Amino acid sequence: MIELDAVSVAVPASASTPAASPGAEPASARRRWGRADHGPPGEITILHPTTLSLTERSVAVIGANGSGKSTLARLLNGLVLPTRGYVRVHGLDTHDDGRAVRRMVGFVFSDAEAQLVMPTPREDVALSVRRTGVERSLRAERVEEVLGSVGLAHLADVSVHALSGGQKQLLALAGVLATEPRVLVCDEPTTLLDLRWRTHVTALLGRLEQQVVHVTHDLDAALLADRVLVVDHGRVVADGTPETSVAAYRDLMATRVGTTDEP
Ligand SMILES: Nc1ncnc2c1ncn2[C@@H]1O[C@H](COP(=O)(O)OP(=O)(O)OP(=O)(O)O)[C@@H](O)[C@H]1O
Repeated sequence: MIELDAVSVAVPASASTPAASPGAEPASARRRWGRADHGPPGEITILHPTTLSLTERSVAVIGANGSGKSTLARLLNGLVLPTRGYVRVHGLDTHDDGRAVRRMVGFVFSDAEAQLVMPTPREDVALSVRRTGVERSLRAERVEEVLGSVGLAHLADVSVHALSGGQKQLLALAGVLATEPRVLVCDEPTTLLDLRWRTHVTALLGRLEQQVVHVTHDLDAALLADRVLVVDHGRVVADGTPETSVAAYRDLMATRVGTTDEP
């Protein structure tokens, strides 16, 4: 269960470049401004007050570029801290219990390469397994099991550089699954993949037992979720069944064709 209680995220106006590192400014802003109801002048709100309770096994988040989807996703494991309000995952606050939340919430990024640090898939997953405290004698078996669960057992000992983009994304997912998260947040994990791999990774996410929050531009993938949120200009503007939310998003985008406005 994920709860957002009147959560907003603001950054100093001077930090309002898309290239700025998400997370750093909201965190420091939080330390400086605390949980006051009113922030200082000169701030830009990138997520307006949002209250949500996410209990469904799969939740998709869709929206235009720059609408605030990644900000919302990063709030869920404490990569971004709320400027105001609270985020709780299974009762733990991302601000006060950050380490425990990060252990519980796995995060998969679009760029798998950024998550892969070891020379081979086996070593990469082993690194994650070591972090979970699995007994030494059981680790090799666990690594095999995790690689098998994403269909990469046959590539366990090849160079990571030899993997295709889709295989790298599976390996990044395996590395996160090896840490046994209760919740998985995936921020556009299929954006860099072709249709075949996109379908494969999406199907795999659909089979996981964990709660999955999937940020995506792939409306076919969103239609497979239990619940879909549409984010626009830093607000959740639609929240419902996949069919109603995707239709609302299509209507919204139809009004924007030919424009390039950003929040
Ligand atoms: N740390 C930050 N400092 C300043 N501005 C930020 C920061 N993080 C995000 N933003 C801004 O907030 C807005 C929302 O960004 P976010 O990355 O959440 O959008 P998004 O919906 O995930 O976009 P995309 O689909 O293009 O990945 C953007 O205008 C972005 O430039």
